[in-house]
Amino acid sequence: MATLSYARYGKDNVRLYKVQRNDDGTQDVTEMTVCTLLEGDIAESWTKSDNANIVATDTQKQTVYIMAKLHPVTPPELFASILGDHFLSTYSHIHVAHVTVTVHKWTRMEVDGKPHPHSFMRDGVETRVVEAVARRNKGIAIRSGIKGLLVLKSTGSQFWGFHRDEFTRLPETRDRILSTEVEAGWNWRNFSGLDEVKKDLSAFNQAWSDARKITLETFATENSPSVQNTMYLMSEKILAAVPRVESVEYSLPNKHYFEIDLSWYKGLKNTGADAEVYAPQSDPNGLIQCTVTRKGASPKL
Ligand SMILES: O=c1[nH]c(=O)c2[nH]c(=O)[nH]c2[nH]1
Repeated sequence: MATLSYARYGKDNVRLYKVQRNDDGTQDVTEMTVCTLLEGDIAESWTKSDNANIVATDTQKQTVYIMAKLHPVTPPELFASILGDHFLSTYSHIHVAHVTVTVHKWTRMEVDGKPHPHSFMRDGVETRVVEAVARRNKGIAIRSGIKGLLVLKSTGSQFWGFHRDEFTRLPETRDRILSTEVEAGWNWRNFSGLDEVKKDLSAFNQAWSDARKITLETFATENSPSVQNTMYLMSEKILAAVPRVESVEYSLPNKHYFEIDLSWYKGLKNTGADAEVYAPQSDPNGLIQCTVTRKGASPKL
C-alpha cells in the first residue's frame, strides 16, 4: 500500500570551535557548523517503531565533538571525510553518511601593522562549504564550495541581444551595475577512501583559493555580456586550474539596481548616462545556474 521511499536522518547545525595553540605563541581558530545525515538499514524506525538501528542524532553530535578533538578539523574536506568514514566503519548497518561542514570566517586582526597572535574579526558572511558523502564500498564523493560572497561592479557589464516579444519591457544595456552573491561548488573526482583524501591535503586549500581568485578576478575584469557567460568562463578556468575537479557549479542571483527617474524635480537628469542614484532591489532577483563538466569525466555518483 505505502512504502518508505526516502529516509535519512542526523544532526544539523552542530556548531563547533577549535583552537590550535602554536609553539611560537600564536593561535589559529576554526569555527564551523556541521550537518550529519545517515542512510542505511534504518527503515524500521519509521515503519515499525523499532529504533534498534538508530544511532541517535545526539550520538552523532557527540561524535562530531570527539572527532574534532581527536583529529584535525582543517582542511574541511578532511574533517568531513573523517566523519563520513567514521560512521561507515563504526556502524555496519549504515551505508551512506552525508557530512556538510560550513566554515565561518575568522580573519586575523592586524594591530600596529602586524598580524595579531590571537585576535580575529568576522569580515564578511562568506563561508567555505564542504559536502562529503561516504558510501560503503564506493569511496567518498567531495564537493567543495563558496557561499555568501557578495560582489558588485559599477560598470563593465552589459546585457543585450536577448529575445524580445510582447512580454518584454527590459531595455538593452551596454553599461549596467552587476551584483551577485556567489555560490560556487566544485566536485572532486571520487576518492577511494579516507587514505586517498589524505594523500594531498594541500590541494583542497589551493583549490579553494584558486576558485575564489578566479571568481573575483573574472567578475572584475571581464566586460560581462551576461551572468550566464561570466559564470561559464569562471567554471572553465577552475577546471583548468584544478585537474582533479570534474565539474564546477555556480548559482548566481542577479541583484538588480534600478535607475530612478528624477526629472519630476526641476528636470534633474538621473537616467541613462546621467544615472548616479539607483534603487537597490531586494526582490525579485534573477537566478542563473550552471554545471560545467570536464570532457570525459566519470559520471557523478
Ligand atoms: O545577465 C543577465 N542574464 C539574464 O538572463 C537576464 N535577464 C534579465 O532580465 N537580466 C539579465 N541579465
